[in-house]
Amino acid sequence: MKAGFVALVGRPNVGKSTLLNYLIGQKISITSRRPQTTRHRIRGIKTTPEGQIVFVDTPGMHVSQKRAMNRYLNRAAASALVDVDVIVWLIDRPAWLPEDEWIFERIKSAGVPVILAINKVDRLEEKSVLLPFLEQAAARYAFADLVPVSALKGVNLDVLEKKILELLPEGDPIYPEDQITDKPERFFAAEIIREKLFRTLSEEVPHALTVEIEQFKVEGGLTRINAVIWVEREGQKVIVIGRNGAVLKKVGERARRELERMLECKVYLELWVKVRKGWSDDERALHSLGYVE
Ligand SMILES: Nc1nc2c(ncn2[C@@H]2O[C@H](COP(=O)(O)OP(=O)(O)OP(=O)(O)O)[C@@H](O)[C@H]2O)c(=O)[nH]1
Repeated sequence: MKAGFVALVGRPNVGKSTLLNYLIGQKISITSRRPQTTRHRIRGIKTTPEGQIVFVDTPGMHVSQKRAMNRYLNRAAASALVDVDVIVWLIDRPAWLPEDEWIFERIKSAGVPVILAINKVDRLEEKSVLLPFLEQAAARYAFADLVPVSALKGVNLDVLEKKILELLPEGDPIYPEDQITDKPERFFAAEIIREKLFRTLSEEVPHALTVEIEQFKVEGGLTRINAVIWVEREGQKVIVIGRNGAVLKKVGERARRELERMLECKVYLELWVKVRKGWSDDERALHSLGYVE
C-alpha cells in the first residue's frame, strides 16, 4: 500500500478547502466566497484499497505580513510544507500571478514533487487558453504533473488522486482506516459557527471575529455547546447581534442544524458576542484563542 502526506497550498480563495472536502467526501474544512476563510491546518484522511492519503489543508498564503493574523496564517501554511511527500499547488485560473511567484519560491524550497492543479475550469469560457498555459508552466518548472480540475464540480479529481497516489511512498496506513480527520468535534463546532458568520455577514466583520468554545458537553442524547464570538470593536458586536438579535439568531439556527447533522444528536447551542480589542493583531491573544501551530 501507499501512504503519505500531501499539502494543499495556494493563494487565498483558490478552492483548497472545497477540493479537500470533495476528495474526502465529507465537509471537514469550512468554505466561503471570502478569501482567508481557512485559518487552521486541517488534516483530511482518505483510505482506499490502494493506500492512504493524508491531505493537509492550509490557510491561503499571501505576501502581506503586516498583521499578526496574516503572519500566523503564513506560518501555518509554510509549516505544512515541512515533512510532506507531495505538494498540490492550487491556482484558480490559467495564469501565473505576481503573488504566485512568492508562493512558488516557498514551494520549490520544500524539495518534494509538486503537482500544479488549475482549479475552477468550469468557469473557463475559452478552454483553448489552457494548453498554452500548461506548456508555459511546464517550461518554468519540472512539475510532477499539471492537472486542470474543478473542485466544485468534481472534474478530473480522480485523475489528480491517481497522480498523488503514484507519487506517495510505499507504507502502512498512518491513521486508522475509518478516521477522516485529526481534529476533534469541539474544533468543528467552532469552525461551523465561524462559517455561518462568514456567510451571513458582509464587509470586513468576518475577519475581525473568532469563535471560542467554552463548553462542549454530551448529556445523554443532547450536546450542549456554549460559544463566544470574539470581535474587535463594539460596533462589530452590534453588527453580529443584529437588530433585535436577528443576525445572531440566524447564525445560531444555521450552525445548530449543521451541528445536529454532524453529531447525529440534538444540540443546544448558546452564543455570546464579546469584545476583545485588537485580538487579531496581538500575538498573545491569538495564541490564547487557539491560533497555535
Ligand atoms: N466555480 C468554481 N468555484 C469554486 C471551485 N472551487 C472552489 N470554488 C469557490 O471558491 C470559493 C473559495 O473556495 P475555498 O475552498 O473556501 O477556498 P480556499 O482556497 O480554501 O480559501 P482560503 O480559506 O482563503 O484559503 C468558494 O466560494 C468556492 O465555492 C471550482 O472548481 N469552481
